[in-house]
Amino acid sequence: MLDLSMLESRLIVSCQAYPGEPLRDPRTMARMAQAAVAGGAVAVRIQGITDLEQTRVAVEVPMIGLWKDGADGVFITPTLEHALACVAAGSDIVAIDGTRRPRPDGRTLEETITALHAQTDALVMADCGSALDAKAAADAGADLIGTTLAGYTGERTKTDGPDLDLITEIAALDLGLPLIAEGRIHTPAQARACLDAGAFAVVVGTAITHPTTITGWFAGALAG
Ligand SMILES: CC(=O)N[C@H](C=O)[C@@H](O)[C@H](O)[C@H](O)COP(=O)(O)O
Repeated sequence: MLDLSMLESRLIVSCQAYPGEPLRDPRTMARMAQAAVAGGAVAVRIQGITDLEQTRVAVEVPMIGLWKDGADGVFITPTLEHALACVAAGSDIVAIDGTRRPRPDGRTLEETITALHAQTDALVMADCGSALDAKAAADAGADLIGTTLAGYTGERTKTDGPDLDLITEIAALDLGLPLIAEGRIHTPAQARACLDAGAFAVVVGTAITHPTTITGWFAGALAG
């Protein structure tokens, strides 16, 4: 089982390309992960079974694996079967929807986490959208709490940058679990601010690994 202390106050990079995009290719994402590790990422977050398999042989750092299925509602590793497949593909940590919404396979979050712990050595990161989610996920047995879904479930306003208020709020709950800041962290200063607000580690995706969005930021600034 992974020793989480190696993640403390460090950077995790999410490498994801979306359906129809030019970089949507498992070998490309594995190379992206290698590039992130070369720059100092201590772990990577990878979406999709083939991407996980390709990245597993490309980097030695821990992988947070997820499988997105669908585009709304519960779509981040929505069922136990999706989660088991992520672990079989080499995930040290499996990221699953950690909200209080009903899950498509009818299992509760607690039932899902209990089954994962019983059947695998993987740790479970609960991708949450609010402090109530975080508390419920901790009660359900999650090993890590992520702010991944803040601004995407209707419980929180979608902030321009990271939802620092939520990070502060969850940290104050003192759940006894590592809190991973994730979502719209676009600058090194924002990453630092997440740690200062009480996060244990920080996941950055778009600002490092999504060139189309980054290009859009620059192009938009020039267009005035
Ligand atoms: C909401 C959702 O589906 N989040 C996904 C979760 O894996 C990814 O699309 C994000 O890129 C990731 O969370 C990192 O966040 P950001 O790209 O903002 O740094």
